[in-house]
Amino acid sequence: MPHTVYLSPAKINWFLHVTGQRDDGYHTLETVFQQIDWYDTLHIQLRNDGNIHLQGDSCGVAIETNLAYRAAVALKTFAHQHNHSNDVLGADIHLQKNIPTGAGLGGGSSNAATVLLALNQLWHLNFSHSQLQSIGLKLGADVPFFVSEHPAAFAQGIGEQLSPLDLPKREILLVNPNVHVNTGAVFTHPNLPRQHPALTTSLFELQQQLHEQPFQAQHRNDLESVTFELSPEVKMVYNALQHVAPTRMSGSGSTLVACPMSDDESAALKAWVANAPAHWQCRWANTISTQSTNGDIL
Ligand SMILES: C[C@@](CO)(OP(=O)(O)O)[C@H](O)COP(=O)(O)OP(=O)(O)OC[C@H]1O[C@@H](n2ccc(N)nc2=O)[C@H](O)[C@@H]1O
Ligand SMILES: Nc1ncnc2c1ncn2[C@@H]1O[C@H](COP(=O)(O)OP(=O)(O)O)[C@@H](O)[C@H]1O
Repeated sequence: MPHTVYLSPAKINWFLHVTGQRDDGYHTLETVFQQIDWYDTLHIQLRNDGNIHLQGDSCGVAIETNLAYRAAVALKTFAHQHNHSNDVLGADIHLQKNIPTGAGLGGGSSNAATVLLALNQLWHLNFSHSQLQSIGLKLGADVPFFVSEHPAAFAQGIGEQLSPLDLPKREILLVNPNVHVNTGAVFTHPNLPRQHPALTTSLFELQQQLHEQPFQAQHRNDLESVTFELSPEVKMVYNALQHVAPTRMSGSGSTLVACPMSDDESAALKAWVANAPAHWQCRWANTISTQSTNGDIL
């Protein structure tokens, strides 16, 4: 059977405010996501024996725990519960990882979303984006954003209340000191600030502000202080980078995002990269501004 190739993009968070905590322990956020042109690749082929197999890069977890595998199983279960298909729902999934894991770039959530979008199509299920988003939310808080296929969005709730934004393409530098951050450990830390007041700007104003300067002084990443405490090397990278260009951590870390706003800052960052320690992974990327490639067939 022919296989189809899907790209699964990473994201960054331009800011992330922790506005409170729900009774179930999950934190409410206000954040802006934008996809970037750094991709994992998934090869998917239908199987006619009804089994789901995952091969390729393991991401350091058992196959049954891998978000790509769990997404396929969750979709199949949902389809059977809703009597949506009497077909044999099977697939071979081959995952090639390029996005670092535990880096605040949402790679696992993106893989889950890509599998949901791809198998919804290949299995002819025709579930809506909103149905796929509710299946995805149980797998990870960032999954609904990737399922939405909007390249940028303002998110509230735990990340599932999404308002699309039109943000420009920008060149950014991502620096990752090869540190794996455990998102759960950051959110459960006693020192996490949890009471950021909700934004009062309209979506239109927010979009205008982010067009002018994506790292607005009045915005923060509230997870930075705890991640810096847990992983001092992430703080070292931040301290070094922020002298050169506006810099903020993405998600729960460990990746720092620097966004040069002039040719001088761009040149200074390039010189900085040339002298950075070898184990600090530096990568230039572009934010995605128009149509997402998540779920696109190559
Ligand atoms: C922080 C963010 C920002 O985009 O991204 P990453 O840094 O992971 O990329 C996300 O909110 C992360 O979403 P995701 O990575 O899907 O986290 P999940 O697997 O859902 O949650 C891991 C654990 O973190 C805690 N958690 C997560 C999200 C949230 N809004 N409140 C929480 O308290 C919960 O303890 C949960 O068990
Ligand atoms: N397909 C996958 N890709 C990446 N990580 C995965 C995947 N499946 C499960 N995981 C687990 O989820 C954790 C967080 O994954 P990832 O999405 O890369 O990081 P982050 O939440 O920081 O953006 C990883 O440490 C890994 O243990």
